[in-house]
Amino acid sequence: MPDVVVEVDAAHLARSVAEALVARLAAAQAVHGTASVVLTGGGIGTAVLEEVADVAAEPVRETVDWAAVDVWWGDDRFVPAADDERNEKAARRALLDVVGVPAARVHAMPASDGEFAEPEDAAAWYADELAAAAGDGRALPRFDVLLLGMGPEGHVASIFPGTPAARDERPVVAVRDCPKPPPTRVSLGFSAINAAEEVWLLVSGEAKAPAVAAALAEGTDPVQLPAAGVRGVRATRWLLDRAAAGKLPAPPG
Ligand SMILES: O=C1O[C@H](COP(=O)(O)O)[C@@H](O)[C@H](O)[C@H]1O
Repeated sequence: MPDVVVEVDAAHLARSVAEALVARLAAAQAVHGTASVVLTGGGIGTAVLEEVADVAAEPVRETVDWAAVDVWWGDDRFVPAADDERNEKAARRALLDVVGVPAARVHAMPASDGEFAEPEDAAAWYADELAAAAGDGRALPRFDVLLLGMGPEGHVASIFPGTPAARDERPVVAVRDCPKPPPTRVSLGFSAINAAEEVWLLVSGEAKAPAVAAALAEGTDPVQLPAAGVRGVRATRWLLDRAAAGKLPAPPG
């Protein structure tokens, strides 16, 4: 069963997720020596990273050793590296450059002006990077926390309803003709997302309330509403503001 947490508004949501993420990464480092996080783009996803930078600057907090955090992405837009549409660019500005994650631990998805002209080649390369980090013949490294935003139609990462990516079993997929611009992207597939220890879905705003309710209802087809198809190995957490939670059934009693 997923956990559902509701905060009063988007600002409180971003702050509470940031505090929880810092605590979770610190706990992972206490156990493994390193931690790993998979980032999302989007409004609330980027707001969370800004808050993490703020939390990380507070001297009394549990400390994360940012030199020992591996950073991956759930999806990125296949546009030039300097384009403001890049999820990587937003994450670097909001957090990674602020706390100083070493370049070798920042595993960005390829941009369109890099080594690969086609998103299919970029996706295959990212799958190889994941497998190389995992070692021992495994396809995926440990993901302690995988963050996802969700679109109003229920897309997660760049898996959109009814598209080939929603039926693709590979860990990393190329996305073309995406209904939300920019049209060309690279995304983790369900098999990689659902290998994460914990998946946290961050959702704010009234426009997303119907998709939140549908994703949490039993029997929703993940091909038609991809958010319904994600779950972490140890935990799935829906972290919502009140507006996004507005169409959930009232708790019993
Ligand atoms: O296109 C994307 O959209 C989703 C959701 O973004 P939001 O601004 O509606 O929160 C995001 O999670 C994903 O990473 C991004 O590429």
